[in-house]
Amino acid sequence: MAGRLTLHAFTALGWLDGQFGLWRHPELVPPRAVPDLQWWSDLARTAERGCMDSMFFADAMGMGGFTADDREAEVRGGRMILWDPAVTISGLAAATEHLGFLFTSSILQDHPFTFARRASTLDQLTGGRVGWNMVTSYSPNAARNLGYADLPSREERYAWAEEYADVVYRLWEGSWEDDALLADVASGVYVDPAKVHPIDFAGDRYRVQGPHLTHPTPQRTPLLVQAGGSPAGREYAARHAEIQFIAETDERAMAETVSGVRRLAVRSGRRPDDISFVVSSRFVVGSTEAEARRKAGELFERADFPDLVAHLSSAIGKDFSGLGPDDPVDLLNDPAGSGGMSGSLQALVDGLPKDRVPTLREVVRASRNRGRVVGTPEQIADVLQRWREAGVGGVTVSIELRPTSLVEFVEHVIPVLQDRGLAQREYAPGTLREKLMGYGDRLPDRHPAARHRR
Ligand SMILES: Cc1cc2nc3c(=O)[nH]c(=O)nc-3n(C[C@H](O)[C@H](O)[C@H](O)COP(=O)(O)O)c2cc1C
Repeated sequence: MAGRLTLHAFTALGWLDGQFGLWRHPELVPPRAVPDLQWWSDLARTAERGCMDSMFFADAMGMGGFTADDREAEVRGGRMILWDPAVTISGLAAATEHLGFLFTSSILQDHPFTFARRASTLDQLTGGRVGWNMVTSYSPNAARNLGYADLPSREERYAWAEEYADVVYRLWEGSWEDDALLADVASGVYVDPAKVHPIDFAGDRYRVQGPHLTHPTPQRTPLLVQAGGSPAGREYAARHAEIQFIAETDERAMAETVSGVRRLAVRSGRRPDDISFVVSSRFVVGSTEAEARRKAGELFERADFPDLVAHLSSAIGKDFSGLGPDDPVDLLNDPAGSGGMSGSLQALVDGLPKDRVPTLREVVRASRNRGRVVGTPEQIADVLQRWREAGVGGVTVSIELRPTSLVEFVEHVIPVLQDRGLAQREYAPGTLREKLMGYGDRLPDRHPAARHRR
């Protein structure tokens, strides 16, 4: 359906569940952070009931806190809890038929050989319904959990990510020919040895002989998802990503990012439409605008303010400890420290008043409101229509109150989007790649992974 938006239920197995004290909210249904397969299957079926495209699992391999305050708050509020999405997805796929599953896996966490095998297994078990969110990690604790002295610089991480992608592409795309698996009872040949190849990779960081241990899966390479916000991240996305998550929620900024990354993609031999841009967003729905605003206000009031401050400090790499809610914070003239997610800071500054110095409370509130659309289903549809016109291909639906936020979106907003042709009413056949990108089950020949094909 031309013109529709793709919809992605965004969550994590613990991390986003009731964070910042919202776990105390009466609408947050237990079993809070526990990956109870039945309960999560119901959540996945809710997304599928709304014909949503995927469930997207954020993940990290360590605590996010850059400051002692934040690390303490992460534990106290349970924000550090994270279970493994890849393992859980294999169960959720059995409970659903069409829904895609995007899972995050950092280049730091697995050897590319091990990761390629896990992703192939998931692609096979789900019938081609998985996508890989290719992240480079922002958490020094993750690096230290995995045996590194510290988190390498952003540039070094993206160089590492290039090599990592090169290895997994060779395994997925180049190791097995399509007709290698014979299972020929008469000749006794299960796999044709002439059609299975070692990759003999020797790079700066990895040496991998191959061959890949699994035969070609429906998509071979899982759908490639990326969310880099820095210049290096955008370049990486332009070369590799099929879905690019963006944090911009202002239409002009969105349109600039979309056209900028598309230009870079064309420079690396891809087509502008080879990347679909998905806005990181959350929704608070009310039957009237006043009701929606009241619910959004309540979400802020119920949150734990010191916890929000500690997290924001970490996310944008700037220490707010010692400041009170009414103290001024001049992010415009005195921007970031070093750590954190660079893209988030820019998007936050875009949402702040320019004519005066805001207070810490205003900055924190702006950070909570970023990407959050508040209103009636029709008002939300109006906003999404404008985003669509700005060149955006889809949105995430972050589940702030689990499962209420998702249920409300599915029951009240999606029908309005469907009436306007902005959401699908039924699933198209095929793999996740075919459903979302429309160019087949496999990566197109112009993608860098394809040069490893035989
Ligand atoms: C919607 C969205 C989801 C993200 N999910 C994750 C995640 O699960 N794990 C992670 O380490 N980083 C995640 N990130 C961070 C990005 O991968 C990236 O590091 C960040 O946007 C900053 O870009 P940069 O790495 O180019 O500086 C996410 C970003 C966005 C916008």
